[in-house]
Amino acid sequence: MKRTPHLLAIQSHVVFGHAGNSAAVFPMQRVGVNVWPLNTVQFSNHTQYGQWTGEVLAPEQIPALVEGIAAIGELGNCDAVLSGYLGSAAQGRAILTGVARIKVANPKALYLCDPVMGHPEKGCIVAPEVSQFLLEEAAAVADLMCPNQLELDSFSGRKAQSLLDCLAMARALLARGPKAVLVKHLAYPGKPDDSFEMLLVTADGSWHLRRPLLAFPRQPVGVGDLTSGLFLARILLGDSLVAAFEFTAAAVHEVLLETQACASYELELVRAQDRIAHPRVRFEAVPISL
Ligand SMILES: Nc1ncnc2c1ncn2[C@@H]1O[C@H](COP(=O)(O)OP(=O)(O)O)[C@@H](O)[C@H]1O
Ligand SMILES: Cc1ncc(COP(=O)(O)O)c(C=O)c1O
Ligand SMILES: [Mg+2]
Repeated sequence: MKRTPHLLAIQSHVVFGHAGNSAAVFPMQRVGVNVWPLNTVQFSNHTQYGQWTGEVLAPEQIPALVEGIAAIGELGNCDAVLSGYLGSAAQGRAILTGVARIKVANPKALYLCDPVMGHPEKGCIVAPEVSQFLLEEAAAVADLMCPNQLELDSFSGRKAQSLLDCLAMARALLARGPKAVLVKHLAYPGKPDDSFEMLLVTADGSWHLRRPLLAFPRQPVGVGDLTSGLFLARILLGDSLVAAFEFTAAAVHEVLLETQACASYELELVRAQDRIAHPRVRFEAVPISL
C-alpha cells in the first residue's frame, strides 16, 4: 500500500472562516495528505474584516514544537513543510531553523514558501524586514515558492509590464534557489479582463494557465493559501509539477464556483469537498517561452 504523505503546515489559524491553515488544512487532508498544523497566530477571523481578536505565537515556539516531534521520533516522517503569513522576520527565521532540522531528519523533505505580503489596498501589508527576509533568506532555502503578482513585483522592485515580463521576473526568483515558482495570480497591462491567470516556472520550462474570472461582491480571502496548499499536497501525492499545477487550478476554481453559488464571503470548503478531491473542470497549462 502506498504511504500517506505527512506535511507540516506553518501559518495562521482563524477560529471563524477560512484563511491560512484554516483554508488549507482540510483541503490538503481531503486530497489525501496527513497534515501537522502549526498555527503561527490564532485569530478570531481573518484580517479583511478589519477587526479581530487573538494572539501571535512566540517565534521560539516554532523550533520548540519541531523538537517535540523529533523527541517522539516522528520528524523523519515529515515529507514537506509549508509556510505562509509571517508575523515577523524572527518568526521566518524560526521556520528556517525548523526546516533545516527537518531536512536533517529527512533529506528528501520539500519546503514550500508562500511569501505572503498582503494587499496594500486591503490594508494588510507586511513590514519591509519581512519582504527582505523572504527574498534574501527564504528564497535560498525554499524548494518551491508561490508568490502572487504583488509579491513578485515586490521581489523585483518594479511592476510587471507584460506576460513575458512576469515570466522574466519569475525566472529571476527561480535563480535565487527554488526548483519551481508558481505565480498564483498574474496581473499585467493587457491581461484579458475576463480571465484569471497563473504561471509555473521551473528549470525545465514555463507554463501559463487561464481560468474564467468569477464575479464576487467582495473578493474571497484564503484563495492563495488554498492554492499553495493543494499544489504541495498533489506534489507529495506523486504528481509532476505541471500536473499539480493543473489540478490546483481546477480544484480552486471548483471551490470558487461553490462559494459564488452560495453567495458566501467565506470559502465553501466543506460543501466543495468532493469537487476539491475530484474536480470536474480542467484547465490546460500551456508551455510558453521568452
Ligand atoms: N477565478 C477567480 N475569479 C475571481 N476571483 C478570483 C478567482 N480566483 C482567485 N480569485 C481572487 O483573486 C485573489 C487571489 O489572488 P491574490 O489575492 O493575488 O493571491 P492571495 O490570495 O495569495 O492574496 C483573491 O482575492 C481571490 O479571491
Ligand atoms: C490571518 C490571515 N492569514 C492569511 C491570510 C492570507 O489570505 P490570502 O490567501 O487571501 O492571501 C489573511 C488574509 O487576510 C489573513 O487575514
Ligand atoms: Mg496570499
